[in-house]
Amino acid sequence: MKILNAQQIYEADKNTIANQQITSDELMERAATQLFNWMHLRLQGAPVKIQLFCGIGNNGGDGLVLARQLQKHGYLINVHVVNYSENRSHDFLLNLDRLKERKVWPNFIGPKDELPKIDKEDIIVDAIFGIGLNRAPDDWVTEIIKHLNNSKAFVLSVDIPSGLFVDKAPENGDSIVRANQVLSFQLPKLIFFLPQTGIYSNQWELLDIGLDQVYLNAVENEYELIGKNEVLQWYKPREKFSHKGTYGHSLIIGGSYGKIGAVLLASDACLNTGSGLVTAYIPTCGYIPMQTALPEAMVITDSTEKMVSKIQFDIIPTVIGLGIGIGQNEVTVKALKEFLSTNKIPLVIDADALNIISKHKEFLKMIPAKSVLTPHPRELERLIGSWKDDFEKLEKAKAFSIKFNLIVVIKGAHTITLCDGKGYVNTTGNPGMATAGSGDVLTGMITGLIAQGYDSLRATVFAIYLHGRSGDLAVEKCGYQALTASEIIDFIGDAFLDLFKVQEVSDLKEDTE
Ligand SMILES: NC(=O)C1=CN([C@@H]2O[C@H](COP(=O)(O)OP(=O)(O)OC[C@H]3O[C@@H](n4cnc5c(N)ncnc54)[C@H](O)[C@@H]3O)[C@@H](O)[C@H]2O)[C@@H](O)CC1
Ligand SMILES: [K+]
Repeated sequence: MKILNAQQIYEADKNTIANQQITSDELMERAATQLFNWMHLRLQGAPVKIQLFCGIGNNGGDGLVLARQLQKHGYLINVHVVNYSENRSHDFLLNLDRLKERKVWPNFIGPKDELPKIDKEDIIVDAIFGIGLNRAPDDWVTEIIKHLNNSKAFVLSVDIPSGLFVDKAPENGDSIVRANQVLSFQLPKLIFFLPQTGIYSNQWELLDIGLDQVYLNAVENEYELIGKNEVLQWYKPREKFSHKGTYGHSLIIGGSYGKIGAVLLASDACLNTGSGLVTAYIPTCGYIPMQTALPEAMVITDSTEKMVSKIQFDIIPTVIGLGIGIGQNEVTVKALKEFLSTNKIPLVIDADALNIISKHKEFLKMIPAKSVLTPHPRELERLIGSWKDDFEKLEKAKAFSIKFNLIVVIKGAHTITLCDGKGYVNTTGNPGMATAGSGDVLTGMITGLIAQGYDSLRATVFAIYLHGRSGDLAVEKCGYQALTASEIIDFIGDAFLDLFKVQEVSDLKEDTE
């Protein structure tokens, strides 16, 4: 699903109005009717007090239409207009009149006015600012937002939590509404998925408002949200007349004394993801544990007991997963340099191999095009330098990925894959997966998909999806705390099967409840 920037969302609006021959207030009515339906389905006419805080732009206009519809259905409402500008939008004014026609008189709040009383049982509708925010809210508006946040009432934000910009980082956390629920119009917003801004939307949901499909299909998006529909179309079925050679040979190079388990996890994950053959290249000390714990994998040992000292093998792998548990010993650095200077096989680079590369930036030019780098935040910082906010992080990582023609994975709650200037935002996974070895599993999975002939971008995005989904399925059985990397591997098969699971009627019902 496409994630658009603010300018593109306004374009989508314009195209919808032109092509469907409707007025902008009809589109607003349509949007607010979806808000109303969502609330009405859940509240069923309950006598709870709904306090609507509306700005003076179209986000506020949505709030006013919602207020009118709620009032029509007998809900108890208090409408407040946060009167932060004289430049009221046309559709705001139109709907203010419509509300007054129904004898609803909003309470206008200006800089010196007292803040309305909010009980914790009330429901707050936050329609102060939407995607039109272009500078930080004034201090007195910030005070209102703080008042909403301190109220302990349930906060439902219209489109986005007020105070967030759509395309840049906020300056002051105090001036942002903390939403329990965001109801956003049709298109997901990048801010829902970034750590600094995602925290303001506890839950978000999209409401279809029938935006012009021709425009949406044609528009070039910088970010894409990845769910089941996106990855399913890439799935390569197993052929009847195939053999293990058809599905590639993965080589996992890594390990050092005390860190053989990392290679074991990556190799196991690689096999479970469907790689035809998997060979592990490890220091001698890992030979027996590897062979014992994972009989399906083949093992090549380095000449050194406790670390990788020379990367030499006589097989021709399809792809190499490199760096897991490898350490940063001088001999290993030298081995890595020698290996990279001649290697032409695509790589998936993780962990200490990334740290070594950060210290020896000249290695970067030796990495084959479209190889995959999977840094966690600290490793990423070593590679690209520090950043002042999430948006700068994305820009820097993107520039880095373009410069070296590599795929860069920014790991996090919503892992983002960057390739050729575009970002792919993952939707699966859970906090239980922040556990030792989880990253090793991911590296093994990406390697396993490349081995089977997926191009490296699809392999990466697909593996990240499956990795998160495996974690989500595993957590249903063991809970967040007990989730281990091995458990994630155990559920890779279920994550594949889940791709083809048709949602049952009972599940669908749950979704709408
Ligand atoms: N794009 C869509 O799909 C639709 C959008 N609609 C609504 O329209 C919203 C966007 O409306 P607007 O563009 O009117 O903008 P907003 O309502 O988000 O903001 C209000 C206006 O205040 C001004 N402003 C910005 N920052 C300010 C600040 N710090 N202090 C004082 N004034 C400030 C700006 O001129 C801005 O246009 C969306 O978020 C959504 O809620 C819906 O009505 C219909 C469909
Ligand atoms: K809002």
